Amino acid sequence: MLKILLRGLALNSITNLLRLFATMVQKGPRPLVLCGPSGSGKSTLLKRLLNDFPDKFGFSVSHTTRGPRPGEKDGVHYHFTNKSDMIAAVEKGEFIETATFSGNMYGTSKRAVEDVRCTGKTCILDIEIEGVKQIKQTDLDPLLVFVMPPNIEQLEKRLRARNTEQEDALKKRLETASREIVYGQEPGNFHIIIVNDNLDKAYSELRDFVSQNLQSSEPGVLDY
Ligand SMILES: Nc1ncnc2c1ncn2[C@@H]1O[C@H](COP(=O)(O)OP(=O)(O)OP(=O)(O)O)[C@@H](O)[C@H]1O
Repeated sequence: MLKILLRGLALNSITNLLRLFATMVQKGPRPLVLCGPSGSGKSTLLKRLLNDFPDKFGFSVSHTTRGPRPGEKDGVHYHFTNKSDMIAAVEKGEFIETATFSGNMYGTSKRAVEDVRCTGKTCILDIEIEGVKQIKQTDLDPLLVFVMPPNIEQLEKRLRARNTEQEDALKKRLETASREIVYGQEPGNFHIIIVNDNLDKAYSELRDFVSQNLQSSEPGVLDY
């Protein structure tokens, strides 16, 4: 009898623990994904959003296989790791997006996004189409925003004016942009498509979308 009672209690505790865990995982606002061709205006829009709401948003800490630079702290500036561990984690599906620069791997893990969510802040992710496809496979339940340039000619003009790319890189970005625009416009791929033809108009669309969708269930806690 006592054994059955204890087993019942243990089962109860496990169920409670699982529930607690589920609550912790779901706690906080949904991540906000900004995707769009290079030069479409993601950083510009984001800057305004962060300026208007400095306490509401957070960024995930990336992983890297490069060594820490002086002053860089593990878990703060990056999660420092090594190649074999990172490859194993990627194979296990723990990453949303990875990239390699100068022989070092970088990536955003699902866990890092959940960590921001647990602080009650909205995790902002500026990711590419492949990352969007990946995040859709997870239970992170992100809000997906696609930022569109008015057209390719305007995009080229803005990228040239920004003056950050060599000619070859610029051409590549424009080719990629055309493919991204096709994916971005396909129905069902994003929750909202914001055409950034006029910055004030585009920002107010983003701000409205964020305030409608990221309100906390606790009134006043997360008033955007
Ligand atoms: N509505 C707009 N009208 C005119 N210029 C704009 C507009 N929005 C952004 N820009 C300009 O276009 C350029 C590209 O914008 P931004 O750097 O924000 O793009 P991005 O999508 O973040 O690009 P990347 O993915 O390469 O970082 C910037 O010089 C920015 O000032």
